[in-house]
Amino acid sequence: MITCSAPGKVYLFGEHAVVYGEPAVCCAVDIRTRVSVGPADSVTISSSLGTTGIDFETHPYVSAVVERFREITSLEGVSIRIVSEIPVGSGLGSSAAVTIATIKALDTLLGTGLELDDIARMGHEVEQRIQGAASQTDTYVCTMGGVVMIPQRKGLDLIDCGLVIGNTNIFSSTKELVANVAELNESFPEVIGPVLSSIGMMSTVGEDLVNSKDYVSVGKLMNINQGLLDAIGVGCAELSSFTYAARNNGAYGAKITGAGGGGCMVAIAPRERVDDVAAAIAAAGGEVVVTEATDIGVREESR
Ligand SMILES: Nc1ncnc2c1ncn2[C@@H]1O[C@H](COP(=O)(O)OP(=O)(O)O)[C@@H](O)[C@H]1O
Ligand SMILES: C[C@@](O)(CCOP(=O)(O)O)CC(=O)O
Ligand SMILES: [Mg+2]
Repeated sequence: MITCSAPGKVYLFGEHAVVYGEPAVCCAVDIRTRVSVGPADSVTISSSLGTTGIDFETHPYVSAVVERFREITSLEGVSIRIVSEIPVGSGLGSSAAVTIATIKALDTLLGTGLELDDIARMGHEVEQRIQGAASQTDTYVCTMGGVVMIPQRKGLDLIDCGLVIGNTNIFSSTKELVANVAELNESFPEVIGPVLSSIGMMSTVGEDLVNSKDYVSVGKLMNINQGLLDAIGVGCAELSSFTYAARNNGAYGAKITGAGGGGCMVAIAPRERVDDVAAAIAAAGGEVVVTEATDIGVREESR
């Protein structure tokens, strides 16, 4: 049995706009998905979602990874077991983490010798196939770890303050939210185009602020980014309520992370205010995860 793991992520800036080629800044976080693989006669995929064979309804990402390996190896059967700390369909990159950890686990089992860049590329192809339109952000960050600016693939300084996540526990499908933004953009290109460019500008302006650890200014930009995410229709009442609760209780800034429409928001906060921010989000009805940035990307855990 070989076990590999990959981290989840939060966006400091730029989700959705990054699908249109705008820059984004994304940060790997210390909650992980673990995938164990071993030889078997047929394909079995087991997770909290159920136990299946190749099945594009229940396990689309993992099924697509297996099909991809069948193109480059003589893979017939394999047993795949997924255990994840990352809530599914929540904006924390569960799809990227399960995809990348599965690729690394199969690469290790089958001895295909993929480099990290190959793993990230294959992961992106899988996300594009399943999600429709997908940026390289989640799969790249979760492969490499750390804080990364996309599309430059430039590593920024690790975030050195508290990260508090508030989960609405409202399931949201990234594929659907990305399609909704595309529809809005088709209806009102003159209005939505500039909003997407402004979201991209957050990363351009924010890059130096992240590297100089000016989290007061990073937080202000995150708040502006949140307003623009609301403008493109990916907010919801719960996400707004949690972001205001965080900001009113000591956070530098707070916004949706990932696709939105439900899922999670993220606040950055001084470490001494993390408990206050967490309590405020919980009082507003959120499920809280306190975490940290991590520079540990995909890795083998045991064999
Ligand atoms: N632990 C897991 N086990 C199996 N499949 C998973 C797991 N986590 C995520 N997935 C897959 O990823 C999908 C959610 O991806 P997506 O809509 O992009 O949301 P997220 O924001 O969490 O990445 C799930 O429907 C499932 O297909
Ligand atoms: C909305 C988007 O920018 C991020 C989606 O992240 P998540 O799947 O919600 O964790 C889509 C993408 O970049 O592919
Ligand atoms: Mg996803």
